[in-house]
Parts: sequence; structure tokens; C-alpha cells
Amino acid sequence: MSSDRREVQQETTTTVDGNGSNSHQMASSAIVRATGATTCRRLRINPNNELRPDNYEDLHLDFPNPVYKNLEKYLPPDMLVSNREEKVRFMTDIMHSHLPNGERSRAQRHNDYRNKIVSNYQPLHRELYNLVPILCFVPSFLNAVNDNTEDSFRSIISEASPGVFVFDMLLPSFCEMMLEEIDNFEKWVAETKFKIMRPNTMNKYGAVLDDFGLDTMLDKLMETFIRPISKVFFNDVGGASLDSHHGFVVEYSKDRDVDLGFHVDDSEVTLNVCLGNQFVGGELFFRGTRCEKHVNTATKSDEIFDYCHVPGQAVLHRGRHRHGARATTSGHRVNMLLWCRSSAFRELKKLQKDFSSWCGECSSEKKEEKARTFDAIRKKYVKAVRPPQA
Ligand SMILES: O=C(O)CCC(=O)C(=O)O
Ligand SMILES: [Fe+2]
Repeated sequence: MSSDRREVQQETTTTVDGNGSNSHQMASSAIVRATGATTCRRLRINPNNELRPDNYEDLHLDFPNPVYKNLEKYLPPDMLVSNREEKVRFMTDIMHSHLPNGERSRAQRHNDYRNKIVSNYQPLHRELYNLVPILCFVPSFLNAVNDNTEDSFRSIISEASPGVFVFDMLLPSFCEMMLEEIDNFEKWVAETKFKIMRPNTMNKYGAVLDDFGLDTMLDKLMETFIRPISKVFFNDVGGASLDSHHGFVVEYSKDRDVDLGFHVDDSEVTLNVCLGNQFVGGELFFRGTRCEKHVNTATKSDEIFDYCHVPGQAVLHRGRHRHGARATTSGHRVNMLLWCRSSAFRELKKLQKDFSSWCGECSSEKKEEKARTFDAIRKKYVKAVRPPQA
């Protein structure tokens, strides 16, 4: 079925949910609850903002590294002199104890699953597992991020359509290494008959990069490279406070997934980079950004945008930007995706109803409301100044 027909037939937009992603989402909300229960756990009530948190990313973690970094500010003073392993154990116990039963065992199962993979799978390119910027990125991208100004980002990024940012990002040699690593992983999966979880509810092929050891590298990618850019272009959806991610690859060809239906991502900001190979088709189609309430409202003509993938080139968009991928009609296409989330934005969102800064429909409703108010005032004013009839 072509994605065109799918978009029309399938009138509703699907929210794609990542398998491993839920544990991250849960971890982000757990920190709120954990810090709320500070007194009984001997955590501080107020954060110690003077503290320079330890770096935990080289340790084996049940929750994302940024969660530990944030929670460390609440550790009691006697705990701060402990070594990193003890602090991690203490914080992990707190977070697990605040998860509802079902979630706790889910998180535990997912953790066991990851441990099993990481302790058995032999990586092909170990250099991929620790982000070395000059081995990954094209010089223009590196320079722009080093400068870290809106001007420097604008000099390399083009806004192909409102809210869709495109830029050259990955070196061909890095793409090649990633493709080989994914191949190697898939081979290991086939040989060992290991049952892996697929990236999300809509992809039957592809792999979760976080599950086979690339989580630390992707943390760095988000914190050092994607968050500064998102702070400039997606501040209205928590771009400055991205603190967890779900990283995966999707694969398309005649004998794998062919296309991807119309959906929104479970992310605030999505990075989508094409790794290659030779392929025809596979264009991304965008149809405007919507909040939950308006996700199935009609597309306006200026929201229609199609993008052709180019190996090494990245597309950055809000997770709520409705999109899908057309059929890859020949060859093999592999893309790397990083769904970046902000726990702070998700908490704030629960208290809000108006998302007119990024939802196309909220924005139209607000404009119409303004026009109606203006019209009512104008009518009242005209009536008031009209001279009495003779
Ligand atoms: O195939 C693509 O490039 C799009 C993938 C995507 O949108 C997703 O996995 O959420
Ligand atoms: Fe998507």
C-alpha cells in the first residue's frame, strides 16, 4: 500500500511509541516523584545548585544519565562524599521504589534485557561507542556548534518548511561505520536467535541503538549537539531542557518495512539522519504540527511539505509535527533517529491548554478569537459614535 493512500485512508494520526522509550519517559517522571518524597528518603528538600554533579555515563545505569545528574543535587551531604557507584546505587533504589509496581518490573525486565545484549554482543567498531566529534561530523556542523550562536546555526541550517530544519551533519565514513555496526548487530541477532525489541510500534525492522550500548554516545549527541540547536529553534517545546532520548535505526527495502504511515513521534524534538545506502523513494511527508487535542484536524495547504532523504543530511523537527515516509521503491534505506524528550516540558504541558506557539490549529483558533473580539469592539464603538437618528 502506498503511503499516499495510507495517509488518506488512515484518517487518524498515530502516536508512535518506542518500546524502550517508555522506561525513559517513566524515569523522567519518577524523578519528580522521587524529589517530592525527599524527607522520608533523606534527600534534600531544595536542590544544592552549587554542586557540580558527577558524570555517571560510563557506569551501567537503570535510568538516563541526566536523571542521575539532576537527582544528585538533592543528595544528603553525607552521601556526597561517597563514591560514584554508591551514589548511583542509592539514587537507583530511590527511583525504583517510587515506580508503580507494574512499571518497576517493566523497567527491571528492560534493564535485564539490555544487560544480556551488552554482555554478549561484540561490537565491530568500538570507536563508535564514545562520540568523537571529528570522526562523526562534517566540519561546517562542528564549527557552528562550537560557535553556539543563532547566527552560526542559521549559517548551516535551512528551514525547508516552517518547523522543518535541514543541515549536513554526518561524515560518509561515519555513516559507513554505523551501517556496518548495525549489520553486525543484526547478524549476531540472527545467529544467536536473540529476540530483540523493535524501535517502535510501527517498525517491524530496525534496531534500538540504546539497547546495544550506544546510549552514552547518543546522550552526548543530544546534550552537546542537538540541545543547543533545539534551544534556538524549538524553545517552545522544551528544546532547551531535553533530558532523555530514544535512539534507533529504521530500515526500508522491498523485503523489510516499505513505508511508514502518518504519525507523530513520542518526542519533543526528533533528529532524523539518513545513513544511506542506495535507494529510490522514501520521501518524508510533513503535514503541520498539532497538539494532542488537534492531532486529527485538517491540513492547511501551506503545511504540505515533502522532503527527499540525502545520506549524511539531518532533518530536525518537533515530535508533534505530523509526518510519514513514502515507500522505498528500490534499494535499501537506513535512517538513524533520535527522539529527544524534555521531562520539564511534559510536566508543564499538563497544566496548559493553549499551544498556539506551535500547534497550527490552536494558532488558527486564537487568531479567529482575536478577530471576533476585535469585531465586537468595533461594532460597539461604531454604535456608540453613530449620531442619533432624527
Ligand atoms: O523513515 C523515516 O525517515 C521516518 C522515520 C520516522 O518518522 C520515525 O521513525 O518516527
Ligand atoms: Fe516519526
